[in-house]
Amino acid sequence: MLKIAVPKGVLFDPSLKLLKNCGYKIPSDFGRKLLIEDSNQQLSLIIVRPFDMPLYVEEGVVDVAFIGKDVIEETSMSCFEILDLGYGQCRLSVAVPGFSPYRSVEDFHSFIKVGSKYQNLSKKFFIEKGIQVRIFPLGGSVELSPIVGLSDAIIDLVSTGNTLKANNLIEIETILFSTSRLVVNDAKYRLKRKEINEFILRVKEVLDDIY
Ligand SMILES: Nc1ncnc2c1ncn2[C@@H]1O[C@H](COP(=O)(O)OP(=O)(O)OP(=O)(O)O)[C@@H](O)[C@H]1O
Ligand SMILES: O=P(O)(O)OC[C@H]1O[C@H](OP(=O)(O)OP(=O)(O)O)[C@H](O)[C@@H]1O
Repeated sequence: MLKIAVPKGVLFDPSLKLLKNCGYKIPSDFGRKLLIEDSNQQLSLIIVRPFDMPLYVEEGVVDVAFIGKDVIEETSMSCFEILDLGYGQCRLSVAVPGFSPYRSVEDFHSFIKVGSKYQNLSKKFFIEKGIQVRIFPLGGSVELSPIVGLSDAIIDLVSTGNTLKANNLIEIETILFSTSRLVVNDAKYRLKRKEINEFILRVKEVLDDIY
């Protein structure tokens, strides 16, 4: 049986839909269960928070997983990245309040305060720019931090831009574009190559029909 991890949150529904389109019979109502099997017992599926996904993949709890490129990059996750699944489109951007004097990252003076859930990518970005920053690690509602004076700027995901707009924030630079990816545990790929390749092929066929 192939073991697969699906992320909770916005990537959950499109990931499940993809599996159903591949022909797997996933129960439509599994309540609060976090470990599910398809009715033909081909797949064992676990539901994981996005930032916990690298742990489950790297420790070999699952063979394959669906995960955003942003999480792969932020965590420097060790895996084979096999397919770009196309959905979950968003970008990791720097944004400042409308009232801020800054209109580009080059305007930032040293010791700027930045709120972000993406501490590693944020640090890397500012080191490369030669700008000294203090990063405040936040777990969510990142857009709040500059408007209440906790930070000068944020680095967070943007998709429609509605959250930035609703909080009077302006996007000034994009660091990374992200979509959902199919990743494979390196060791499991060697052990279960045939089964994993068959799965990849099924996913690829569905994607080819969509795109
Ligand atoms: N607004 C969005 N539009 C499209 N994709 C998004 C959006 N926000 C996040 N994503 C993608 O979905 C993934 C999961 O995001 P989501 O917001 O559901 O979880 P989270 O809030 O990061 O997780 P947690 O609940 O553990 O804090 C992200 O890593 C990113 O790849
Ligand atoms: O550009 P938009 O379409 O408005 O989407 C962007 C928002 O989506 C994500 O938040 P999420 O809903 O995951 O909430 P969070 O604050 O808990 O991260 C992200 O962190 C932004 O806040």
